[in-house]
Amino acid sequence: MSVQIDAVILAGGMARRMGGNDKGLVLLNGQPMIQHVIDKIAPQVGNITINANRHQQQYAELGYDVISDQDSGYLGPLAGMVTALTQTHADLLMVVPCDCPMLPKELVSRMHQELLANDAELAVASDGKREQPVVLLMKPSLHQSMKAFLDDGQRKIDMWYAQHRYVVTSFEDQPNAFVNVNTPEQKQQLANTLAK
Ligand SMILES: Nc1nc2c(ncn2[C@@H]2O[C@H](COP(=O)(O)OP(=O)(O)OP(=O)(O)O)[C@@H](O)[C@H]2O)c(=O)[nH]1
Ligand SMILES: [Mg+2]
Repeated sequence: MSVQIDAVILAGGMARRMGGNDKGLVLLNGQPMIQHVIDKIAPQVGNITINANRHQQQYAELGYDVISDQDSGYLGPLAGMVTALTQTHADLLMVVPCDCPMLPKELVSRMHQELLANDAELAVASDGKREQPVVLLMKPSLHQSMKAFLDDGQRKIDMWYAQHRYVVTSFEDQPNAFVNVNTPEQKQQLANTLAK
């Protein structure tokens, strides 16, 4: 039996550094930023869900289910993850952010391989230098633990996964794949690079 891996794209932040403009929907080379992420991740997973707390209709028009945080207080990325974990029917859930438009083609397969090889509950990506705590492949059974962590008032993703059997999957061969677009300047920089 094959393993069902679905993905959730986190687009539920306030995007303060983007002037409050909904980051998934800002245009990068003429396309909403989240569309770049969809293009990278869709060939790698079964179903995709978009996690958004604003402009849900606009996100729905991209053709995927949209879910909003169960707790609407903008508690951070874990709030989106815990909501997605509650709802998923997959064997494994891949979490990616809407503001990393250059994700690797083999993101899911390499993380899955390492998860299995290490009998881990969760894999986190790294660009070779730093862990990318919003790029995670995990078992839905982690839902309870994540909820308890949030209920305890904690928010830091790496503190949460440190409690579990996790493996770091290094993509040091393609560090630019994790370029993170948080500001209008970073968006312009990436647009310039893509135009070359
Ligand atoms: N569901 C959900 N996702 C969030 C929340 N806060 C951040 N995220 C997502 O987590 C990822 C990383 O977020 P950041 O770039 O650090 O934060 P941001 O809120 O988007 O932007 P800033 O306000 O500029 O920090 C992005 O995909 C965000 O959409 C939240 O409260 N709920
Ligand atoms: Mg970011």
